[in-house]
Amino acid sequence: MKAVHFGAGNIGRGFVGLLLHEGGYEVVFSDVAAPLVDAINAETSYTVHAVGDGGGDTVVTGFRAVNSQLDPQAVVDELATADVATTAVGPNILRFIAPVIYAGLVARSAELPPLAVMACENAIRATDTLRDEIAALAGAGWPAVAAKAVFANTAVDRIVPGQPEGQHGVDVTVEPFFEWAIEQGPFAGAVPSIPGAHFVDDLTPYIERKLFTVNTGHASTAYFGARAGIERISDALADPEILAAVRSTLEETSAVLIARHGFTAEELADYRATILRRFQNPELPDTVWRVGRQPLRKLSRHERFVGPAADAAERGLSVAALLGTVGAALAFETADDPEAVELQELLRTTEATALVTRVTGIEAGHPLFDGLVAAVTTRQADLA
Ligand SMILES: NC(=O)c1ccc[n+]([C@@H]2O[C@H](COP(=O)([O-])OP(=O)(O)OC[C@H]3O[C@@H](n4cnc5c(N)ncnc54)[C@H](O)[C@@H]3O)[C@@H](O)[C@H]2O)c1
Ligand SMILES: O=P(O)(O)OC[C@@H](O)[C@@H](O)[C@H](O)[C@H](O)CO
Repeated sequence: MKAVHFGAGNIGRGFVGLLLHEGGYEVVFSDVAAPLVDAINAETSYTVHAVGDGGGDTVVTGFRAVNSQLDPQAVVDELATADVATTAVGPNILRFIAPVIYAGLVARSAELPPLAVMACENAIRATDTLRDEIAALAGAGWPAVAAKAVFANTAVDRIVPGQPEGQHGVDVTVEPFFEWAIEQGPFAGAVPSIPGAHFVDDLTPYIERKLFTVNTGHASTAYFGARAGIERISDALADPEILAAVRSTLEETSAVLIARHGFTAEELADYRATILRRFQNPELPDTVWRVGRQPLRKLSRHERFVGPAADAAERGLSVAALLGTVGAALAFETADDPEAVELQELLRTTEATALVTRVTGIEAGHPLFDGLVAAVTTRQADLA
């Protein structure tokens, strides 16, 4: 069995590639970073180091890498005979890999079982987004292309930080915890062999619980930490005020998750406690800069802050803590992140009400609008 995985970065090697290997697949990594592709091809094995309580090493073998920028045809050829295609490139990159997957499906024999396509990104229905990009490329030919693939949404959870200096080869340091939930309906019973994953009937509660708890809490910690001049995620949560603010934010998202999906208060309290312990892992070298990356994406309409806050406001639930976190996100400044630079430029040049709608997609008249405008106005006053 063969899997083509797009994006040989942190989660690609440290989680998706590892679980595919454990499922018995030969893994072909596709990436655009030439030094990374070369480094992978220079090794016959790499080790995933899970650090912290319950950690340990796992060795991955049976992989190679192709450079999809230098040799897209090689990726097309691999896809034509693969069983599985996964991605971990970032939600905004999916449209750039859609043409390669489309070409791979065109080249694929209709006699083969369908290619299982699963986007493993931090976004709601990322695989549907990828499928829609491919369908747009196929146009009238879509039914024939669609018949050669199964598209399933997934939720992936494992903290894989930026990698420490001096680590061997393409080894990866990760946290011990992991979860990979995949919707099973599209497979009509023939689910791929991935023992580390679990297949569920309805993915929405899983991906929303993950994005609106793990990722809301993580990004909140990053933005409060960055504003306080703290570098590491675990250090940020050692600050009692930041810990309290993150807890309050997550209590608000939990209230939304209970209303939307019927989780019990107890199970979400347990889930929150677990993820806070994960963030506090002192052996994980994770930074506020990685976790806070791409603040414009994170502040967008269906993402980890505005998604749950908009729903909470519509339901008359509290949004005070979420708005406080948005305020911290608006203060995220680093010259290394183009979205952070663009956000600060927008804050300097754009009137508050226009900025709110442009960045968050929330319009005047929505019950969250005035709170967002107040957060923007406060940040603009600080910048003046
Ligand atoms: N790191 C984590 O803890 C984690 C956990 C769960 C989900 N995710 C999600 O996984 C995705 C990747 O995150 P990451 O932390 O691994 O990022 P990363 O930057 O470490 O890896 C992304 C990789 O994608 C490659 N890439 C970029 N454009 C490409 C293209 N057109 N074709 C092929 N490869 C391309 C990059 O070169 C890089 O190697 C994101 O959506 C992220 O939200 C990350
Ligand atoms: O990858 P992002 O930028 O959407 O979010 C940053 C982190 O919160 C994220 O990568 C987590 O480490 C991961 O989602 C844990 O499963």
